Amino acid sequence: MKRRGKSNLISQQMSLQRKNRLLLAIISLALGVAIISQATLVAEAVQRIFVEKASFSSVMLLLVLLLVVMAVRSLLSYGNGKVGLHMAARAKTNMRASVLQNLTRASMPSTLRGQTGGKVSVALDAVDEADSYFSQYMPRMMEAAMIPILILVVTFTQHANTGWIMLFTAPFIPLFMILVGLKTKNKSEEKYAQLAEFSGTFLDSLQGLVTLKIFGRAKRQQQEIERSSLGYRDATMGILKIAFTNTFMLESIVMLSIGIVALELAIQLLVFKSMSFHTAFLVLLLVPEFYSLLKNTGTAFHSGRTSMGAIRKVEQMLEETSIKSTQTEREEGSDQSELTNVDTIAKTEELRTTGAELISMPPTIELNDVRFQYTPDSFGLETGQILIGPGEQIAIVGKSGSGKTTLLHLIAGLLKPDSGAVLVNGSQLSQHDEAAWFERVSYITQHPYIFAGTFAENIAIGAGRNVSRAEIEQAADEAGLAGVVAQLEQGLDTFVGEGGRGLSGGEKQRLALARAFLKRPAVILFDEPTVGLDLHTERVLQQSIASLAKTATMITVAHRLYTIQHADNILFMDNGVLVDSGHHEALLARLPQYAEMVDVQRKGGLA
Ligand SMILES: Nc1ncnc2c1ncn2[C@@H]1O[C@H](COP(=O)(O)OP(=O)(O)OP(=O)(O)O)[C@@H](O)[C@H]1O
Repeated sequence: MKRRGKSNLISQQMSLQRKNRLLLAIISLALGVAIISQATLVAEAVQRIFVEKASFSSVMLLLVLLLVVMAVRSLLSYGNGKVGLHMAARAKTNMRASVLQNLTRASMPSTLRGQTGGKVSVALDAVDEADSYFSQYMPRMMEAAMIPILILVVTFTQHANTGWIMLFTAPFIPLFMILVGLKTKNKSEEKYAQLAEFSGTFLDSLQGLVTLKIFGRAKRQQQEIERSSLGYRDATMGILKIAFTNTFMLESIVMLSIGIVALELAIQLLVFKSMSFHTAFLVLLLVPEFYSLLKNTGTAFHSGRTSMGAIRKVEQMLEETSIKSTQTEREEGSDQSELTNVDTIAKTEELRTTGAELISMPPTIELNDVRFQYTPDSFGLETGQILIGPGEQIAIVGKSGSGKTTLLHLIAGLLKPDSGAVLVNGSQLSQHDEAAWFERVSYITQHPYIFAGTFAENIAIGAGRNVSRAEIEQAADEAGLAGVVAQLEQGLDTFVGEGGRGLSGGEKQRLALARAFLKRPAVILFDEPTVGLDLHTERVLQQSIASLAKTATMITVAHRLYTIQHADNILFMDNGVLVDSGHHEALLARLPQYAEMVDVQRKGGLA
């Protein structure tokens, strides 16, 4: 994916909405004709009634026609607004979908970068602010591109002097708009940065409220929220100041221009008597329409620029989340530089169709000299050669911070190696269809995420398909949750997660296990709890995991001696390097660090 240009997101949306733009152009043209017709009919009616003193019945038809034209004009204005709103709704839906897609597809580190509150603010507020670009700016710009020209042409044919005055004064409005617009865009970008910071700080404080209270930091955090909310207020006030000055200046230019035209017309009509009343009146009706359109365009331009700031913020977020994926894509691309585009597409298609098949049974997983760093100069991981046979039970062990979780994430495909490769059944993991791979993998972390919903709904997401109540009950049973569920007032329909009933660490892990039982994965990645669970819970967990592991390759970040001793292969990590691997007895005999670790665990009574 190439780096997005300044208005790439807007042009993308524009090209998706060609039909609506064409419709806007047609309606604007018709609106121009209606405005001119209305002015002509009003001038004609006034001329006949007040100057020629014609009877009411003789102008009846003219007045009816005038009413019809006015109705058509209103309808066309309504239509223009409606098309604009439709465009805005579609653009916002597309943009939100892109943001969501990018966040879900991006690599884990890039998704985790930045504050959650800031991302929420971009996905909701910034996208909402983009509305006025499509609902106001676009329709007004389309009108401005056609109607003033039509009015100018008619005015020139009626009275050239007025035409020249309009032609001379009109450019001041867009010139002024550009000057103000440039300033507004920067201000608006600043406003969104402030809003994102404010949302981020607020959400962060809310999530860490207990910790902040315990450490007596609540007051300081309150000041922090106040500081960022004041920053947001100042940025908003800055924009409003520009908006008010903008309106004042535009009104002044318009009033001055209309005044000049009126003066010129009065002189021509009364002093030089060089023009008819009809012409003067028609021109006097058209001139305010002309300036009012330009003025509206000015206001729309202002909100358009504000929207652009918001859109830029969305673009930035899309760029940030796609940078890491772009790097990976590039690396993969260089491996296959011999392939033509068509070959690549065909190959990808082939992989997509066979992906599920390739990983349908417990696969062989190989790590070939995988190297990884979160950021340059940070912690680095080197694996050397690792071979994990189908259905093997692997334990990753090592000190805290030695890189166990990082290794697990690399095997899961959540992190992409900087060099080397993770092979699944002989082919690179990055070449497998991601969805097919994740369909075969379950990752049970120490703190599984529980969504706001019922117990049953939380288990059902493990299946990724519609599952029956009986299947959910069985999975809960197999994961050792039957006792817990029986104690709940509403059983599996109890509301858990945010805003619902809380769950203990052990219960959460069993819920994650129930998800895995529904999924029946070929690969299980398990981050064993470091905190001590009671003997009963521990046994239930162990039994459930053992039953799941019968049909899967199991890779555990192990802390319990029991798990370590029973593993087919132990990977011993130290400071990011795979120091040694083998059976418990073998490692005990040849690796002093391992023997020391086992000794410490034994003394801690964890066996
Ligand atoms: N997103 C990240 N960005 C930068 N560095 C990170 C990131 N996540 C982890 N690290 C660093 O990488 C190193 C290895 O972390 P990792 O979580 O893999 O260790 P671990 O062996 O699983 O530790 P523990 O047993 O305490 O969970 C640590 O020094 C950690 O600070």
